Amino acid sequence: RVTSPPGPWGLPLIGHLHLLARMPLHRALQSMSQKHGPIVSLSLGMRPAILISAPALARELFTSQDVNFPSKPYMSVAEHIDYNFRSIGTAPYGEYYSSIRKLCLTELFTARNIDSFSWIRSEELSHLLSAILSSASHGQALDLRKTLSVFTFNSITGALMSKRYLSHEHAGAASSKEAMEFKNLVFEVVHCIMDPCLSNFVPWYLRWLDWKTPGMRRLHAKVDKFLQMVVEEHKKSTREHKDFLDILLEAFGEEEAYAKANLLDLIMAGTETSVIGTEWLMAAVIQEPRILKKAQQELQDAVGNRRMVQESDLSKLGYLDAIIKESFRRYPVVPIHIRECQGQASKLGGYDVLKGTIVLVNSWALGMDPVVWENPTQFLPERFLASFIDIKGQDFELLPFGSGRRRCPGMPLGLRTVKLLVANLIHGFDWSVEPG
Ligand code: HEM
Repeated sequence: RVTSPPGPWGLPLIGHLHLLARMPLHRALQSMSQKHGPIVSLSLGMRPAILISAPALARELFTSQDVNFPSKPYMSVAEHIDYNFRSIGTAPYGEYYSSIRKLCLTELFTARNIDSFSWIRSEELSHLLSAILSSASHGQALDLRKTLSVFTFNSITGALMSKRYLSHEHAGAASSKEAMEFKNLVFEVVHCIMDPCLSNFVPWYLRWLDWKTPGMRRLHAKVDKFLQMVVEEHKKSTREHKDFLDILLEAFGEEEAYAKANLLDLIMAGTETSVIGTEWLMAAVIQEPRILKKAQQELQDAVGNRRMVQESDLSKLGYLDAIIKESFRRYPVVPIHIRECQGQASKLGGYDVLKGTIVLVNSWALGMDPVVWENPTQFLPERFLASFIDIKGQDFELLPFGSGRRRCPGMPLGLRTVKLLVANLIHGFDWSVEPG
């Protein structure tokens, strides 16, 4: 007999989707776990799912049970836009996935690789600070998200494919027709990922009913045409140093779809995450003058007031580290982690989990759990000054980069980027929120 976790009554066909459409998903899921407990049975359309909202269960999932939950569930975007599950973020766990992850970890995300692109970040930082200074000197409000996007997009495309696409002149407007096209295509793909679609919630034999599939295929054709142009350009290039796209093309030879899939995935995964993390942190700190002043004092002591903060300064900024952890606790960029059960006889929290069940980990709820965190709604970086809790995936009450074999491989680059940006924004300027 199969024992399943408790859960609310669902409707035929749609299951509990109607309960999840109302508010931000992580809040809707939190109110379910407050009602039914730390492990809850759900139906996402016609697909069985389990929701987890307690650190002990997250630990079980990502350690002893990780082997049974190594992949993400089916997503229509991954099939129709992301080159039929060929990218690191969408590939099912197995030989190919392990090889592309290893390539990323050894050729892109080592400390040495990340240091080797510091000149790109430094140039982008100068552009960013000049753009902010220009807005400030004209007394104009600043759209921080757009300004930061220029930094992260150019830093990532610089490292991956030796190209700078965007300019600050018109708050994130692209500097050429080609750049504008690329930016819009990436934006459209991200939009598709966020947009729920029928195929993700039905068994495979009903996916043909999804009316969004033809639109996805058309978008894929446009994205592919653009990326193929980038690949052709790369093959002709006489540059001396190799970038990551060269490494991908060497690794996959004629099978260029694999290189294009991973290029697209890394650009999407690496751009908006750092922007949103920085933006939420700045929004939180601007509301707390005490914290802003304390961070500014730390920067003044470590860097002085005659230059911008450099990457070599970052290790001296302990209070800033605490602010970053607190911001990731309170405002995780990716509030839900998703897996699918692939083991035949898996268990979580003593309950049976059938093959094909989707598992949702509410990372946002873990960071807001009053059993673990004192005054969880308060933004209080000091809680991390005397604590050993870290954000690298081993402390299950705080998982901003996920955990287990699918945890974020770009964490060292993401953390470096957020810290560099935040340090310079706090050090270089006084901030306030525009009324209204
Ligand atoms: C502050 C910045 C970032 C945050 C908060 C973040 C967070 C995350 C999270 C939560 C996951 C899912 C982990 C899981 O399900 O266990 C993830 C996956 C991933 N991230 Fe990041 N990330 C950041 C920056 C980056 C950067 C800079 C890159 C690369 C340029 C990157 C590449 C990836 C990739 C490729 C995956 C998929 C891994 C897989 O499925 O095996 N991330 N990230």
